[in-house]
Amino acid sequence: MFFTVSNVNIFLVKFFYGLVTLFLVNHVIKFVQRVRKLPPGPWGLPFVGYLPFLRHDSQNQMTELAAKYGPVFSFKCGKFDLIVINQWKFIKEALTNEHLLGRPKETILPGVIDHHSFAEMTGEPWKQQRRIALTTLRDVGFGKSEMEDSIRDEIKSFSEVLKSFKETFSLFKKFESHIIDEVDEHRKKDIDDNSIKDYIDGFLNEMSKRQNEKDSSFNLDTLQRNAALFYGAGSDTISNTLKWMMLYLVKYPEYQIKIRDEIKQTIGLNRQPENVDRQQMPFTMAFIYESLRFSSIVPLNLLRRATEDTKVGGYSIPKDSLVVFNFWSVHHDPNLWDNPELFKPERFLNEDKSKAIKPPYLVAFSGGRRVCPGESFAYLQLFLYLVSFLQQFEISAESGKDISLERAYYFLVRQKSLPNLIFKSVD
Ligand code: HEM
Repeated sequence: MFFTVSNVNIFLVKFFYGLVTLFLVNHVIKFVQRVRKLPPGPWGLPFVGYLPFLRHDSQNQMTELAAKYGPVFSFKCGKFDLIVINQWKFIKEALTNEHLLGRPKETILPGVIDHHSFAEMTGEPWKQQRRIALTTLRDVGFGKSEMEDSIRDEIKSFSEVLKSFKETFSLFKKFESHIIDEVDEHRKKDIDDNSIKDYIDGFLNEMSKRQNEKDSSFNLDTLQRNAALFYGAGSDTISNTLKWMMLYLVKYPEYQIKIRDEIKQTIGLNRQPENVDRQQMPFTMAFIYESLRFSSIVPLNLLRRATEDTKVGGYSIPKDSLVVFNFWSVHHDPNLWDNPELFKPERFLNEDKSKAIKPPYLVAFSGGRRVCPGESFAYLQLFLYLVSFLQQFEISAESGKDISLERAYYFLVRQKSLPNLIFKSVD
């Protein structure tokens, strides 16, 4: 058999075409197989998927897409398959699914931040880090009366600042700098290596116990990332929720009066509030629950990742797809809440109004094994701040200023505009 130059060229071209076709067919088969496994959803563009179509208010967009494609839907987001779970029935099931406890493998800023905090970890390292964080924080005072004392001291010094102002001013700017200053002060304190006084001591202690362990996640980079996590996750969320609560108090002054009446009937205007007082202050608690529901500051959960092939509500969730729970859809579902677009704390009261009931579908802090570890601390702070402020001040906005509840979205659901507030001492 003779091969001429043109024969060889034709052979090579055919061979090349054959390879390309094989590659494409294989790719298409794999793509179709994966897409067939995934829940239905909108198509996007090649390579980027649905990414360019995502809106700022993505929780509303996800709720709209759920109405079109079903409560569990999916779309491509760059190279990732993203599955969005809506409605309480399905989110409830997903929160208890042990294969949906992972986080994305990638770091947020590769090359800039290459270490994970425990909020970004998966599997055994996440379990170990979370356990040490929770036990240390519990042992050093989270949820103890000493913690209440330090929050009360913090509120007291902040109230003094408020009293010293004769003019209206932006509460919100002060608030932010106040919290940042407090955290900075705490950071300056000397650390006694022999006794665990705070989370950093606890972490270093664990790090030395595990120094011979190969691939231990207890290292200084993780400590730094975890410290930043606690600061970030703990301060912005609380101050943003308090800002929403202040806005609701000035928008609906009747609730301010109701809470102050409850304070007068229970602890009075002079004794400092304590965590146990919550039990006899149903309306105050109902106001806090409604503020968390109505603002839903974390409307879509932090991204989860399926660590195995799994199912939710009969829909397949392939391994390594990213999963989002749309808490907003739960908090604004008319099947669960009467007139969800109204701010109505009374919805959390029982029939004779003697108790505030928190239903399981109030999921501001998520749920299941990855539930926010700061939940009880957040309730404590929100309660102490709210009651202390209303014991001391009548809060109003500058006259003539319309109180807008419009939302803006920068990671958390924030206020679009913030009025200057007037704090008049309660006589
Ligand atoms: C109103 C206040 C807060 C809200 C609404 C909130 C909400 C949330 C939500 C929805 C998650 C995601 C959980 C999941 O993946 O299922 C989360 C995680 C987390 N939160 Fe909070 N949080 C608040 C306050 C705090 C505070 C005060 C702290 C710490 C002192 C904190 C520390 C964390 C941490 C460390 C995680 C990651 C947990 C993990 O991945 O295992 N949060 N939070």
